[in-house]
This record gives sequence, structure tokens and C-alpha cells, in this order.
Amino acid sequence: MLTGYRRGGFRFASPAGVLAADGVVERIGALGAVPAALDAGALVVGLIPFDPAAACALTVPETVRWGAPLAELPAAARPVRARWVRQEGDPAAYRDGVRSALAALASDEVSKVVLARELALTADGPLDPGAVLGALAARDRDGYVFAAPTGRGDLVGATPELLLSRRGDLVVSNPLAGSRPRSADPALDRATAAELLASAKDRREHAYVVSAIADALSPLCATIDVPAEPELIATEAMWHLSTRVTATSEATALDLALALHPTPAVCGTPADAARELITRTETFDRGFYSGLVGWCDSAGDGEWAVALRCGEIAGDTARLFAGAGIVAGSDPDAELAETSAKFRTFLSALGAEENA
Ligand SMILES: C=C(O[C@H]1C=CC=C(C(=O)O)[C@@H]1O)C(=O)O
Repeated sequence: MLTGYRRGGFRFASPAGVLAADGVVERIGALGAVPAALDAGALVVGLIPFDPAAACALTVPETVRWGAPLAELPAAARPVRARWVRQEGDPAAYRDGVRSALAALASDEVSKVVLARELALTADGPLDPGAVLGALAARDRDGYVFAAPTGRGDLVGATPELLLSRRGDLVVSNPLAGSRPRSADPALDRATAAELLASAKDRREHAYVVSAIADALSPLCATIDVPAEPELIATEAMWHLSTRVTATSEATALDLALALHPTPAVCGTPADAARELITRTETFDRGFYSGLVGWCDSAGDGEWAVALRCGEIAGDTARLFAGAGIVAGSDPDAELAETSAKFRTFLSALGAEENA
């Protein structure tokens, strides 16, 4: 179901199952144009950008199929056989950006900001987004693996972060923030995880996200449960601090997700000052990276993941994105290393490595 992805389609694999949507009944280019009511059984699927005022890439698809979760299927690893001819990125500029963010933090302009960088890889021929999707799905059986058209190309990724799901009236939001790269040495890997869980700086970075989510959800929910302590979760490349917030609400999954987006896991605190600092510091347009990817149905059920660990594939180029939360006490070299580690899953699916 996943590798059959073609431009104009939509694929979204979550721990609940795989959604394959194809064909277009209606294209929705702005959040204000999302139909207030859908025909029974119809879905809205696609991408919402980091900047909610920018154009979105949502559709009401013609056909919708659901399949078993990836974790229940055999993993068919299929590396993308591309010959890479060029790689462009500017790690030094990222480090400088972190330094200016630290100055903004010191002057109390913001308490947290998430800064991202871009890595562009060029192959000697056209890339197949369906093959990249398949390679990511073979490596990540438990996360949210997706492909969707952006207008310029296709955004393909494997994100660990669920912004929000709603089934019936049960709402789940699972923010992540505070990270360490994993290690191939099991003892070092366990020690790194324990160090992350005990790190006051990372707990602060995480707490900004959890409290923003609790504040935004509370007025829209009849009940809400916010665990007091974060837990650890692992992807192939990263450890993260994670908090699973549960709530009950009658609002739709899309309305709830929009009330949260962008959280301090991708923007910062306070949000307006952080967004301004991001615009001033980052040298590229985030587009759909750190936006939302998912679906909502006519009953208001749905799942929206944060579009991270992803790349936009257009022709022979893959543009990858990764960011890291900066708070007082962050170290520019460590944040750069964190973004490199976050690139790793996508790069290994491409059969590539970051040039030092
Ligand atoms: C912004 C990204 O990650 C976010 C999600 C999890 C952990 C994060 C962190 O520890 O900085 C980020 O807030 C990214 O992967 O590009």
C-alpha cells in the first residue's frame, strides 16, 4: 500500500494502521476553506504548513483504503539505489544561529526557540518518493510514516511525534522534546538515556511543550490528564523525552490539532517572539516541515502527526530538514550534533551519509 504512492495520493502509516488515499474530489489550499461538514465517510487528508497562514495542501480524496499497522507486517527493506552527486548544507551557519538564539534567550526575548537546518542532496537521476517511503517504512515500524504532495514535490518522512489523535471522544497528544542521539554501544546507549531523563535543561525544554498543550486543550476538553513526569521513548536514531496527554472532547481532530499548532516542540515560547526569531535566523522557508500531516473524517475522528524527520523530494533532489529546541544552557555543538542525528534515519533510507 505504501510503495504504490504516486504524486496526488496520500499515505499515512500510524500505530493504528495504514491509510492509503488516492484521487482528488476537492483540493483545499487554505485552512479557512476546509468544509465545515464532510459527506458521511469522507476524509480530509494532507499537509498543513509550519505557518498556519501559509497555503496548505489538503484534499478530499476519491478513494480511501485502510490496512494493518506496519508493526504487524513483514519489514521488506528496500534501499533507495541513488547515486548522490551533490550535498549542500551549512552546519557553521546553524551553530551561529544557535549562538544568536542564546543571546535572545539571555535578553529574555524568548524562553525557548526551535531552530532548524536544511540539507539538500542531489542524485544523478529522478528520485522515486514511493521507494523512499518504502525504505523509511522498513526501518520505522512504530512511528508515523507518510508521503504527501506539496505542490513542488512530495514530502516523505517518518516522524515519532503525534500532535493529536481523536477516536470517539478520546483525545491523545504525545509531545516530544529533549533529545539525545542513540549509541551503537548498548551500555553507552542506556547511560545516554538515563542522562537525558535526569537532565534539568531537557526537562525544562520538554515542560514548555507539555504546558502549552495542556493550556490549549483544556478549554476544548471535558476532561484532561497530564502526567507529571516525562518518559523516555526511542527511535532508531534518537532518545526523546515524551509525555502522553489524554483528554475527552467533542471538537474535531482537525480543530483540536489547529488549536495546538505550532507547539513549542517546533516553534518556541512565547510563540510569536519565537516565530519572529525563527524567521530572522533560519535561511530557508520551512514550508510543510514542522507542520502537520494527517487526516480527519466526517465524524471528527483523525490523527495529526508533526511533520518531522522528513524531506521534500522533487525531481533529482531531496531537501531534508531537522531542528532542535534551544533553551538557556544549550550548547551550539551539541544542538548541531542533534540535528545531524535526526537526519540519520532519512539519510540511511536514502543510502547516503552527511558529509562532515
Ligand atoms: C524539531 C525537531 O524535533 C522536535 C521533536 C522532538 C524533539 C525535539 C528536540 O529535542 O529538540 C524537537 O522539539 C526535528 O526533528 O526536526
